[in-house]
Amino acid sequence: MKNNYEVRYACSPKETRAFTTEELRKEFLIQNLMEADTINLVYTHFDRYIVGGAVPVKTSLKLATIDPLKSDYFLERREIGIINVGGAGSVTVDGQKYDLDYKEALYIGKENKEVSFSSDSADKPAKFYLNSTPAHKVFPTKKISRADAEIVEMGSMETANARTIRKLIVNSLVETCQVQMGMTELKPGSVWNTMPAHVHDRRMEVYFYFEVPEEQAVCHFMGQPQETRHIWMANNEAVISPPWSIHSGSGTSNYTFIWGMAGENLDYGDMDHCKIKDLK
Ligand SMILES: O=C(O)C(=O)C[C@H](O)C(=O)CO
Ligand SMILES: [Zn+2]
Repeated sequence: MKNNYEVRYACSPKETRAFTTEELRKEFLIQNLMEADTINLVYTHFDRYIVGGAVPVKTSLKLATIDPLKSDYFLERREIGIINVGGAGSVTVDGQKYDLDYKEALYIGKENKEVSFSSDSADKPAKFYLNSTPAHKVFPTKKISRADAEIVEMGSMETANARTIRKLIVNSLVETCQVQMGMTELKPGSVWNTMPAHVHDRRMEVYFYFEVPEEQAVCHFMGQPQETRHIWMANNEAVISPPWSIHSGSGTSNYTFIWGMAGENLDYGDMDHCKIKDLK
């Protein structure tokens, strides 16, 4: 059993402007997160956010600390949000087991020493998507089922952006230090997420695209509103959105994605909207 990790440094808008497609993908795109019997983590220097995937198949997987944390255990100074995007499974936190079904979420507070992931069946393993941030205070561990989610309907069929936003780990439902997570499901026939686009210099964000059908893809848009770039993305891939960047996407079909963010505040609605006609 391994905990793999990779470190990504923060990039400025100025240097990003000059990136080739390959450089853009190397800095911002996160591929191969979901690998059998492995925990894969990316530590980004944007708000020291950690993005990860844990897929227990033959054995359960333990969330071990990684060298950049210089800690005795992973959650010594951190909190973590988890969403299951695979078969039924469970997360055990210091001996307490939480069953997590498809699209259910778990928040685990700072100072929990032992976290492990299991699947109910090796034939349909759980896929746990992980977002972790530094934490200054202990908050209780809490499961958020689909029924608990705060739901917002956005967009319309006419503008191809009809979608359901399910807020899962947000401060109206769970107390957290910084991390916020939820998912957005595009309705059949709709392809645009987060359009009109926005930025929030107060928070960085990470998108994880899933339920992207075979042979289809999502074109993710990033960059400052007047200097945008795109990254073509496949199913189960994530992309880092710096605080200065828009984060929007258009698919060749409908799809779902998980958004997660951290930074200066816990205010989901704190966004600076960009007019569509001003994007460049
Ligand atoms: O479809 C959308 O719009 C979103 O899901 C927006 C994200 O939740 C977001 O960017 C929050 O800051
Ligand atoms: Zn956003």
